[in-house]
Amino acid sequence: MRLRFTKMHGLGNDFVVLDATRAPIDLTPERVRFLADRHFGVGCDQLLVVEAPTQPGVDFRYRIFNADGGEVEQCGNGARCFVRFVHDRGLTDKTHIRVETQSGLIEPRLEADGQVTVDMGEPRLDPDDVPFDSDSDAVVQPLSLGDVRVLITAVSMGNPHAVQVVADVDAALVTTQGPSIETHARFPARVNAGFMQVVDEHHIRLRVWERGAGETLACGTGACAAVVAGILRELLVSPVQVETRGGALSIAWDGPGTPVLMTGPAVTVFEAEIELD
Ligand SMILES: N[C@@H](CCC[C@H](N)C(=O)O)C(=O)O
Repeated sequence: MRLRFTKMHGLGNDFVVLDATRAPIDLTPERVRFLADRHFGVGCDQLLVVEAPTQPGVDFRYRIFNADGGEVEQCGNGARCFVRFVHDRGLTDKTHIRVETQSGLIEPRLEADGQVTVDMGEPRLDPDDVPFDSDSDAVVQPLSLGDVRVLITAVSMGNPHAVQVVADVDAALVTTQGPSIETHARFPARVNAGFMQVVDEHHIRLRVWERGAGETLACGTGACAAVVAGILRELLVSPVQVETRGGALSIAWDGPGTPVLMTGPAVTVFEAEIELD
C-alpha cells in the first residue's frame, strides 16, 4: 500500500505524521519500525497518528508510537506538531483544539506568531501513577545503577520520567546511564531519563534519553517533567526556559493541582508517499 505522510519536527525531535481521520491505517510494530528507520525508511523519533475522536466534545484522537514500535501515552513536541498538522491540512479551522490521548485530554493552541502552547494537564507524582516502584513519596529518591547511586525525581506527564540534576549537561552520562535508567526494574513501564543542569531559577539546560527512541534533540514532556521536578525541589521558579540541543521551550507551572503549559515551535519539513508491504 502507498502511504501519504508528513515529516515534521519540534526542536529537532522529529515525527512522521499520518492522517487516519478518513480511513484507518493498519499499523503493525514492524511497519512503525520501518517508517522510523533512518536508513531503510523515512526516519523519525516518533510516529504520530491523527484519528477521529471517540468521545463527544473532543476534536481529534492522537496516537503516538516510539521508533521501537511501541505505542505510548504522551508526546509534548508531537502535540505542537499535531495542532499545526490538523490546521495546515484543513482538518479544522479551530486554533484551540481538544485532543484525546492514551493518558487523557490535552489542549493545544496555535498562537498568532506561529508558536504553539499546549496545556499538558497536571503532572502526577504518586509513584504508582508514574509507575515507579517505591514505598516513599519523597520528591528526591535514590536509584541504584550497579555501584552508582543517582538521585531522581519520578514524574508522570502522562508518560513516565525520571529526572536528575547534573552539574554540566554536556558531560552528563546520558548515553550510558540513560539506557540503564530506561530499563531499570523499579520502572515497570520503562522510563524517559532526564538530565537537567540548572543555569538559574528561570533557565535550565536539558538532555533526555527517551524510552523507545534513545537520546533525542528535545523532549517536550521531558521539559515539563524537569521543570516540575526543579520547582518541587525549590531550584526553579515558573516560567522556565528549557534549553535543549534542538532549541528552547518555555514551560510554566503554578504548582501542585495546576496544569503544565508548554510553548514552542512546530515545523513541517516535507510531505511525501512511501510504499509499505
Ligand atoms: N518526544 C516526546 C516523548 C515521546 C514518548 C516518550 N519517548 C515515551 O516513551 O514516553 C516528547 O516530546 O514529549
